[in-house]
Amino acid sequence: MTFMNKKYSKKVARCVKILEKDFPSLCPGMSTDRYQVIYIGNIGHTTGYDETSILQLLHLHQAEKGSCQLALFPGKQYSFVQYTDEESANAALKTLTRDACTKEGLHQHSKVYACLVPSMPAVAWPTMHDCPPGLRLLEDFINVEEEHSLMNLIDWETAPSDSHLGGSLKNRSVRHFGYEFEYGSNSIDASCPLLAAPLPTELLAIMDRMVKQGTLQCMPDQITVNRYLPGQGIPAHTDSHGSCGSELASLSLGGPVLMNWTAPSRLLQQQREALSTDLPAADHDEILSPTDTLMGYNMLLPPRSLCVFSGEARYCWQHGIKARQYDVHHSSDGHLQLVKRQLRVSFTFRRSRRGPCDCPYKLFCPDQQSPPQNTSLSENDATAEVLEIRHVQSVYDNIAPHFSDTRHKPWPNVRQFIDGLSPGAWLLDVGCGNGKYLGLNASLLQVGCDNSTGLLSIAQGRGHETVLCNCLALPFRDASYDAVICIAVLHHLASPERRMAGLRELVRVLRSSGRGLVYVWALEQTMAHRPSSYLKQKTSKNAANVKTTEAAEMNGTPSLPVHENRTQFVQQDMFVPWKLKAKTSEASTSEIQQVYHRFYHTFRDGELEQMCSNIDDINILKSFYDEGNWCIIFEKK
Ligand SMILES: O=C(O)CCC(=O)C(=O)O
Ligand SMILES: [Fe+2]
Ligand SMILES: [Zn+2]
Repeated sequence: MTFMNKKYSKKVARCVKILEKDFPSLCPGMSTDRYQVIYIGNIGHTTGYDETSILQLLHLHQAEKGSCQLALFPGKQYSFVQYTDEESANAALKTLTRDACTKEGLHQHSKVYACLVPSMPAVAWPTMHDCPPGLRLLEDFINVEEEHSLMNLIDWETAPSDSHLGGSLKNRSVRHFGYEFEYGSNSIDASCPLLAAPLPTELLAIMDRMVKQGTLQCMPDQITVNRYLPGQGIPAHTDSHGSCGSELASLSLGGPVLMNWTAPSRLLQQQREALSTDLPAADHDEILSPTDTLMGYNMLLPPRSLCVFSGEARYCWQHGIKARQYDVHHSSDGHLQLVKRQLRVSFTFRRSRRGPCDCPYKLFCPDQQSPPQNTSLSENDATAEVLEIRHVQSVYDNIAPHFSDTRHKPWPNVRQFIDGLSPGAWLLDVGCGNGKYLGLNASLLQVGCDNSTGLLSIAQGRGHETVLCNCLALPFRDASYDAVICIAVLHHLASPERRMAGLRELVRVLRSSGRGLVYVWALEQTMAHRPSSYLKQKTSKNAANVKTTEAAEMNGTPSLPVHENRTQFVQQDMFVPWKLKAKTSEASTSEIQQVYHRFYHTFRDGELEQMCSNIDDINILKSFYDEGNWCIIFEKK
């Protein structure tokens, strides 16, 4: 027996021992053709795989066949996967199997040890999270015949005659009836009834049922139809307070999908207290990193179901569908289920309304907040944090590939700083994005960090060392780097205190005599009568030099003006739109663009220096203006 074989046998034996010890009744059989369950001895909760990656690994060979169930056990290194039939289970095992069956009945493939077992053991995981109040799912609201006829109601191949009636978005196709629903602001344009697209008569009976059964209080007068291909989704949003009524309903056809709800937990707690409801304290997953305050809830929407949003779920929570090929669903028996996406069509029913919203959720209501301040954002840290999550982190996640395509040229002054570092120096790039500054100087040891998984995975794909983290909590020891750069990051922090904390964090990880380079966007985009390159890229369409546009409607975050791209800034705190051009897909010629709002605080002349002067252990070596940015090079004392 070779060394490898010995090592392998040992591992197999250990996996079998664990199985026998934890599940004496599940001994792996030799004649296992009738088994539908695979035991995987070395992939589990403690081995660093997540639910999705395990399920995907196992699901590949029956990708078209529906679903399989995964059982993970807290603190264990193994897992079980149940298939719908013996054939699939055997095929799955074969895929995992490279070598012939060993005498223990275990198989090996790229260090995976697996075998068939007679049944799926029960799991005891902590219970599911609470459903947002006001959210209801009515299963089988329509029957199969109705589903079939509604599925065929819309001719998706023919582009609508007018873009107000719908078109293809980057992530899905839409059609509107009654009124247009505008996805930039998530609102109904009540001033513009769609005379060419009245509510389809085929839906009248179903809408009637909604009202007669008391599901909805008012007859809807607006319908949006969304069509999602596998892999498509809808960004998290709240349908606008002012333009839609207190109830929304979404009818699902086609494949099941996991809808995701999020809400800022602290603000929601405050809101609940303000309304002095007797609701129990929030018991939800923190879905993002530990510094985040968003909480989440997932619900699987089966075909023919009607999902009704009212109250808190309607006004305080955001809902969305992740753009992915598979959903991972926690079924009620504690197992995890991988659900392959199929074509899904949804009908969203809304009632239009006019005038400012008067909902009771004042902390979340854009129409019931104090008017936007023209100076700096509030010091309310929770608000700033939520703003950063929604209007920086999640925007970059959504636009990552597109954004990355526009960012390849390193700024010459940043390159010069990096080139000037001594060979062997440790460089940290805080907010590295797609990693365009990593690897410029091969003699350095360099690490990039960012809080956008989307951007970071691009940097990682380019072979850079990366860490996912928030720039306010860098996971590095004090004085561990010779140099840090932080390019175009601090202007995304939404309060003066947080910007200061971000700067202090850069200094903290820097060793004595180490150097830092910081770039932030300048309020002043014209220097010595010369417009910055940002202004120069101005297209002829927005020729006006100074312009404010409408305030973006926010949910749980303050309303801020939206900057018109390529124009002079008129105030420091604002949203800067990122327009994702929709691909003209299939036969459709009309396209709609998805607009994301990124939060920016542009810095005034002297502001960055002022911040540095608050930190005792640095000296400013150089302070300069570079193409619309304020920049500083400092040294730690
Ligand atoms: O597809 C869905 O069920 C939801 C669509 C939605 O949220 C919307 O159109 O506003
Ligand atoms: Fe919606
Ligand atoms: Zn409201």
